Amino acid sequence: MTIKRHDVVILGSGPAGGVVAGMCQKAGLDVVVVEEDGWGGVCPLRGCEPKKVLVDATHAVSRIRDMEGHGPVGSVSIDWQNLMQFKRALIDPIPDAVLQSLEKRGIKTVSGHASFVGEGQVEVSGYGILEGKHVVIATGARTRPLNVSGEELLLASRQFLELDTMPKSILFIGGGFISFEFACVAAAAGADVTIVHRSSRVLKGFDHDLSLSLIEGMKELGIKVFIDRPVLGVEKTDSGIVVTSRNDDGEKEYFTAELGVIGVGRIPNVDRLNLDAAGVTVSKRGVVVNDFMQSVSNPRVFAAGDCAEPGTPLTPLAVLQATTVARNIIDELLTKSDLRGAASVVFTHPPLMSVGMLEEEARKQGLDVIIHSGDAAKWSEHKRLGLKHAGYKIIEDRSSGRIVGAHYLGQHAEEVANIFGMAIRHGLTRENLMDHPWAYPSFGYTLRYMFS
Ligand SMILES: Cc1cc2nc3c(=O)[nH]c(=O)nc-3n(C[C@H](O)[C@H](O)[C@H](O)COP(=O)(O)OP(=O)(O)OC[C@H]3O[C@@H](n4cnc5c(N)ncnc54)[C@H](O)[C@@H]3O)c2cc1C
Ligand SMILES: NC(=O)c1ccc[n+]([C@@H]2O[C@H](COP(=O)([O-])OP(=O)(O)OC[C@H]3O[C@@H](n4cnc5c(N)ncnc54)[C@H](O)[C@@H]3O)[C@@H](O)[C@H]2O)c1
Repeated sequence: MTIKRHDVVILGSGPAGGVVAGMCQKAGLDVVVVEEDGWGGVCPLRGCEPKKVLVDATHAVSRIRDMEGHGPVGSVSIDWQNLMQFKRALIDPIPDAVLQSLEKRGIKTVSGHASFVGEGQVEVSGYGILEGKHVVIATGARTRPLNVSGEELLLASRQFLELDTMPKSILFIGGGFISFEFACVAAAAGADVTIVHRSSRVLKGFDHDLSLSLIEGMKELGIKVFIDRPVLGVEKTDSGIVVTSRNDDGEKEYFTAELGVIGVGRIPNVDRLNLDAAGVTVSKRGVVVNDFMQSVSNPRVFAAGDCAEPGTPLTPLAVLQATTVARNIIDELLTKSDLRGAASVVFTHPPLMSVGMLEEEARKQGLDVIIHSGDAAKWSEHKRLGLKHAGYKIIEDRSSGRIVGAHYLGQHAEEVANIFGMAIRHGLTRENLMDHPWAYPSFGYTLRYMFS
């Protein structure tokens, strides 16, 4: 079998693979990308983008409902078929556009499943063998299985994003990003929604008090949230599914719905890569890498994004890590991965964000901190919108005044997260933020309320 040699062989065309490809090609390297599913990866095809289409439409409806009695009259609702038609019109052309964009820039593309056959060699099904001076693993992640009987009756996030009709009732298993975001979408679209979560703490990584406040708000949207309910099994019924769980008292409890969706995390796509052939070490969280995003056991191999061990599986982190990989391939190991200031946002109604340390992390590290926290529902910004559940918790290092953590539930949380993320990454202090001439009225200006 002939072997085709390139400077860089990239497995996966998602945000991570795409960034490495673009930067390396620009630097004059000969690059090939292998993709086994849709060109562009999860974020634009089965994750952030289609999700946000549904979120934007359904939240618009929720926002109008919140403002009842503030001027708007008449009821609004979601035409699911129409929304899905719109989503498809936006998303379906993406794979072809990504493929054309890569090829136009002189990046070679190969469709098929890649797996290692040597230290720097991968075989692509139906194509042949590619050898790279460097091989970049950017294969992403997939839905974590629940490992209970009947789980094949549940849909994964990918299928939820393709639903032709919104069922009358829907049950989400897991208390993370996917369940919370999709629950708000489904409730605004008219479904009867339940979330069943195995432990007492939902939305791990977010501030607990703000998560509880979010749950209160979601209850008002009609969403039922059950905590401490591990799922024991799923069965089919005439009208859908029944999920068996166990409550605090050890008694069996049953939840019925027309449809069930699983959201219990994602696992890295590293198990079908034959990594032994390349001597690449992996853990449960993905490819084990050093600070340069280089495999600790095979220096020819780099990894970035959801399939790499460090960080949370989020697009900006995949992009940041991919940038590190590309710089290190081009300049030979100069750049370390620096994820400071990377925010997480869950696009619920309203959204919740977290950046930097949680209060408990700061205390565990023995930092002397000032906690600025309060109810943001009383701000005029939220009163105007009719939003009843909102809040913030900002963590300031007492001696330097620097912001080390910021958590906020409320309108435009994603943009407030960006401001605090920049403050944390660049070591800004409370005084710097208070001195800034924020536009008024704006949610940037609300930083002044948080510190006063
Ligand atoms: C429902 C959902 C919503 C999300 N919403 C957000 C959000 O709002 N914000 C956010 O920051 N993140 C969000 N994410 C996470 C985000 O999509 C991922 O973090 C991001 O896509 C990771 O990029 P990546 O390049 O590492 O992997 P991916 O995007 O997963 O791309 C990997 C690619 O590799 C391909 N591949 C895998 N194995 C092989 C192989 N052996 N050979 C060839 N190709 C292979 C796959 O087909 C895939 O196209 C969401 C995820 C989901 C599931
Ligand atoms: N807005 C965003 O940025 C966004 C949105 C959606 C997804 N994502 C990404 O996709 C990932 C996957 O989302 P997710 O909601 O599936 O995961 P998640 O990690 O956010 O939440 C999974 C939840 O399931 C629970 N869980 C794990 N194993 C379980 C089991 N066996 N039984 C019952 N519960 C179990 C966990 O305790 C956790 O609360 C996220 O971690 C995130 O990185 C991001």
